[in-house]
Amino acid sequence: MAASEENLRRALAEKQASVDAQAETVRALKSSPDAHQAEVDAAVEALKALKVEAGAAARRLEAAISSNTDGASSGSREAFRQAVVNTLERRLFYIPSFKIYRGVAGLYDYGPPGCAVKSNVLAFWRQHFVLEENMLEVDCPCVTPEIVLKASGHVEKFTDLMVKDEKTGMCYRADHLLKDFCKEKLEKDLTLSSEKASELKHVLAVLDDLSAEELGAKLKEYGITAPDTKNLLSDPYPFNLMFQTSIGPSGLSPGYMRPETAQGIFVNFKDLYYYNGNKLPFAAAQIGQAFRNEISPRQGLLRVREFTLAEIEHFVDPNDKSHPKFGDVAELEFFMFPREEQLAGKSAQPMVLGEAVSKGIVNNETLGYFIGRVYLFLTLLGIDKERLRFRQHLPNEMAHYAADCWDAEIECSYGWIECVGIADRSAYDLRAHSEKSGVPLVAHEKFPEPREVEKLVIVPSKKELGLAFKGNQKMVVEALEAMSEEEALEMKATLESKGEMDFHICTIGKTVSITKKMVSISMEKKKEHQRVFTPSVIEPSFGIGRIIYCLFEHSFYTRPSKAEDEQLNVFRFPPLVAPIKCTVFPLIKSQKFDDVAKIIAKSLTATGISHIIDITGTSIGKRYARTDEIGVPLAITVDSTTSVTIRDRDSKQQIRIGIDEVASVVKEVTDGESTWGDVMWRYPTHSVLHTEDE
Ligand SMILES: Nc1ncnc2c1ncn2[C@@H]1O[C@H](COP(=O)(O)OP(=O)(O)OP(=O)(O)O)[C@@H](O)[C@H]1O
Repeated sequence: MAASEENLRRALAEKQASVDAQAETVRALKSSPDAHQAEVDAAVEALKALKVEAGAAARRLEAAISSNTDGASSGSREAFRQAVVNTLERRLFYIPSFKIYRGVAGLYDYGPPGCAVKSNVLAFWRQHFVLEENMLEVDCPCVTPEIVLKASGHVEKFTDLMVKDEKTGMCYRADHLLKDFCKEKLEKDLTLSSEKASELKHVLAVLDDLSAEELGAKLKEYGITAPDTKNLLSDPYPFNLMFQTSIGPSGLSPGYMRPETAQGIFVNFKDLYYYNGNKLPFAAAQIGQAFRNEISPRQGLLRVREFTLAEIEHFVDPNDKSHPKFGDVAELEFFMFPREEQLAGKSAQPMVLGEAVSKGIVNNETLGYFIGRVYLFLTLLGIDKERLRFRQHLPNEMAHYAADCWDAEIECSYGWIECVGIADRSAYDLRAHSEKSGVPLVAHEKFPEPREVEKLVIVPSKKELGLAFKGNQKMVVEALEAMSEEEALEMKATLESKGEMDFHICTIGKTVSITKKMVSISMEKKKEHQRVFTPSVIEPSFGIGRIIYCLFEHSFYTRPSKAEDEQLNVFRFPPLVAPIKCTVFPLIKSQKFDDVAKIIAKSLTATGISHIIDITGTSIGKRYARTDEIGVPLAITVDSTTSVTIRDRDSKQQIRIGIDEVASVVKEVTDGESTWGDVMWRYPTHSVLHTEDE
């Protein structure tokens, strides 16, 4: 990371801390009966001024990051990444899978500390989401029959465009090659004219919209060849990312390894709804492996072929997307990057979540609630809030049926990475499975009295649409059926007055002309005892490996050792995620101290605290360094038979306490009931402690 960037980050963190402190003062004054109104007003004004300063600091940092495209800066990012990755691989956080057979791209094993971090992250996920919201957790198979993934659209559409090296057969993602080319030209080619630069920027902006033909034409126009050999490339063609298999020995029942866990929840909707007492809203959750045969896996844990997903499907009445607990998160303020700001070329700004929802920037309260909960989850894990933003999808990134989508993006040495997708997918998934399976996946609202209701009925004429749109008929039918009441009524009025109307269909990226003969839209009166509807789905989807990798980068730092030219690596994991909570070192090899260490270990086990005993007898400084490198928060040195020292990883401060108090103090700190500062305050130390180079 560039030094100036680091300074700007620090400045921003300081400003943010002042904002938090002032907000606290305002809250205290507002709730104090003795405070004068003038005093409150002055504090509010001061808070506003601090927020403006924090906003300016954020903009300066953002500008520095986006202008950091020179070799030196990307070089230092590369060096930082190398230091992190070397440490992770050396200490077995993760290991390339099947390494002794030279490995397979995109497959990784978690080693002992990596497994522990992952299981801590997942345990916290369960506590923060499943427990807090009384979600219904399920565990479905990875092998999925074809019909399910046909209904969800994955068989037809879960593709990336691929090109092949014409001589070696090596495969590449066509859009990645074009993206890398444009970015490199923009960053490094100083002779680039302003027209060419804006053309390349335009290509980057529309990259997701390009068809295979358009992408192929661009690759040819720019003379892009295979990166490894410079050989010519084939034309792009779609490659389905799912691993295909067959279920059973006959080979007659095709299946796939699931590319996401969500479908398992959708197909169980009917039973889960019943289990929940036929009540909405409710959420189901699932943690499990997902498989994507990525064309060119890269960036370590960030793009792999098998990974852990943790997904929530929150089912809600489409007419009422309010959330009873929205107030709990409404005052949170963090970096948000709405669509309009992106299109205007601006940067992410801190926004109060409640305002983003009330101004309609975030589509609804439930979506906003989950954005807030995801923010809390990530920052409590240890993700730096200055390098976390919520970016709204641009229209071309969103499926036609989605009401709104936001990605939690975390900045690491590879740039901004999507780690959690939070989408309001409307009723699409349940409708698709209802249609394919013939089982209605619907909810009911019983009326106390029968009601006369006006119902919107949209009936697309498949025959007319087939004649007009041939292969695209199904997409047009789906898009017409998915219209909101407002859109349908507007179409009805236009068709009645003009006979035809332009209609944009995102799935095929085209605007088509709809005529009166192609669809009938009417409002019909009926007596109803209940309302039957397909619930909307709000889906937060967490890529656990991506979150963990970003957490590794955000937690890593180096500090000088006493030995010249040597830097010691430290992961400053919060105790919540630290793979092991404490280490126990007998100061010297001695039976007496070993026995004390065993007594302490026993009490730690009884208290449920993970720990290791290090009896290697190397210097205490080396043993501290070794556990700092895997992020262990506390180290206990046994140097007497009655008391021990406990050393805090980050401050390197120590306290001395009695042996029988160790387990309770370690538990207090690692459970987050007390901070290290609280403990230091309680155990002022006058006796001899250990120096780092002992
Ligand atoms: N190949 C992968 N390796 C690791 N994690 C992944 C991979 N693909 C997706 N994820 C994670 O799964 C989450 C949900 O998947 P989703 O389908 O929304 O991703 P996506 O939009 O296809 O991701 P991308 O555009 O980066 O390929 C993502 O937010 C990400 O954290």
